[in-house]
Amino acid sequence: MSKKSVVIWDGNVRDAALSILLAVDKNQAYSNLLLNETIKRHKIEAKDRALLTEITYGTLQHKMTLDYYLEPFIRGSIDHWVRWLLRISLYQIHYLTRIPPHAAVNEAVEIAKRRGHRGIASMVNGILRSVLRSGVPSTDDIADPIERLSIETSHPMWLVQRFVDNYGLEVATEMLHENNRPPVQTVRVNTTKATVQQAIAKLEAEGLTANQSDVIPECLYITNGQPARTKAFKEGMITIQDESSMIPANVLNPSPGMRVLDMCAAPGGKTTHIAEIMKNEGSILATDLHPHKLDLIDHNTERLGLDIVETAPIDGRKAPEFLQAASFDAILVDAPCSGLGVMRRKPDIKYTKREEDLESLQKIQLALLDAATKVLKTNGKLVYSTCTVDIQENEGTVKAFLTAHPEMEAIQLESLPTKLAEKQANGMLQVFPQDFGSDGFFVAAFRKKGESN
Ligand SMILES: C[S@@+](CC[C@H](N)C(=O)[O-])C[C@H]1O[C@@H](n2cnc3c(N)ncnc32)[C@H](O)[C@@H]1O
Repeated sequence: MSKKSVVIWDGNVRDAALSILLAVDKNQAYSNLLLNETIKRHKIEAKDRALLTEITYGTLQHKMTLDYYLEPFIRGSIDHWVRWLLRISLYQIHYLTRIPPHAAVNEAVEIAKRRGHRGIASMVNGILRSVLRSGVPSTDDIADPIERLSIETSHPMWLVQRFVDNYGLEVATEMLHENNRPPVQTVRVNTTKATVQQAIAKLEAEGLTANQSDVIPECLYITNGQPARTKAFKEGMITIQDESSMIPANVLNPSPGMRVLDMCAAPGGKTTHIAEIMKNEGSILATDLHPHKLDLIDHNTERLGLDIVETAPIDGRKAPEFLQAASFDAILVDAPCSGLGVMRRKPDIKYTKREEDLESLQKIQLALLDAATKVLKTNGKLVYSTCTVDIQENEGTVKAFLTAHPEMEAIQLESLPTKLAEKQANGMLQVFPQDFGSDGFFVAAFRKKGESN
């Protein structure tokens, strides 16, 4: 995050939302990081926190739709900040039923006066009152179905087209709408420290509402409260993690005592899960390209009381230069990817990602998998995962990998809860955000064949 992105807080939720959105736009700051940092820095209380989060994410998530709605009412050019002010105001008017429209307009006018002058305030007032009188324009007139979906769900055309080409109109449409819904907050129970029931009891005693998932047993849905502030978190009983991110370690499912490599490990969400599944017995080498990120893994293992993890700064593509050949029983390659499965949490991805950014990713993914096979033992298991929803990076990478590596075979994804197991096909599992309300995610598993195979 840029150092310049510090948001002032004077108790005005809309003004803070505007500052965050302007900084995200200008400094390429990540909305989730800046929002969390603002909430933490100013110790913003629960009620304001909820509204600030809703307005910031909601406006960003619906940006293109809001622009379409505003366009007929804007004459000439307007300042950048005024456009964002109109967006956050129309977001409240159009999407939030509990805020009376006149209150949203009045707030906008006050902000316009403070940040600009009376002339701007009067223009903002005029535009918003015209929208209220006339209603927003219908999208029915947009003839091209891809363009209509793009405007209605606020995703760029290339992305809508890519999703439709990959998965068909129906699945793509569901996903595009799901991306605009707020994500569920989930945590993973550290089963080396507590049972699921003990963790629920501890969180509830601290005033949170926690319910066990019916997809992954160690996953809890938190519907009220901030788990990162709890004693349960500080004492290492839980980790904050999306439910889909809990799939790869379950698929890898290493036994206690094994030697495991987590090749793209930082910040360690999956490394620590693997250690928990191994009951903290055996050894895990957690590597990442970026040395500064390894500290995050160390902090997490320390907090969780997991001492079988060792970290090292290694470019996974060069792993065979640093690590002994055929020395790991199991390897996870949680590869760098386009992240198209996590747009609910990081809506800025929709607008900053370009299609050409995706092209180089498969090459890196294949190089990582290629290196992993060299340090994997015969009969060892290799798991490949991404947090994206894209055929080229997921099934495409798997296909190219298997073609280049006849010594590897795709295997059934074992030890998965039934709901997930029945969705797998040919050793691969693509989870869409609309499937369980978790992130879009992909997992594939392989085995290194023995000499006789
Ligand atoms: C999807 S994230 C990993 C998330 C992590 N597995 C977790 O669960 O917390 C991908 C990681 O790959 C790392 N990375 C990117 N290129 C790499 C490379 N060539 N070798 C090793 N790590 C790499 C990035 O620094 C990033 O931390």
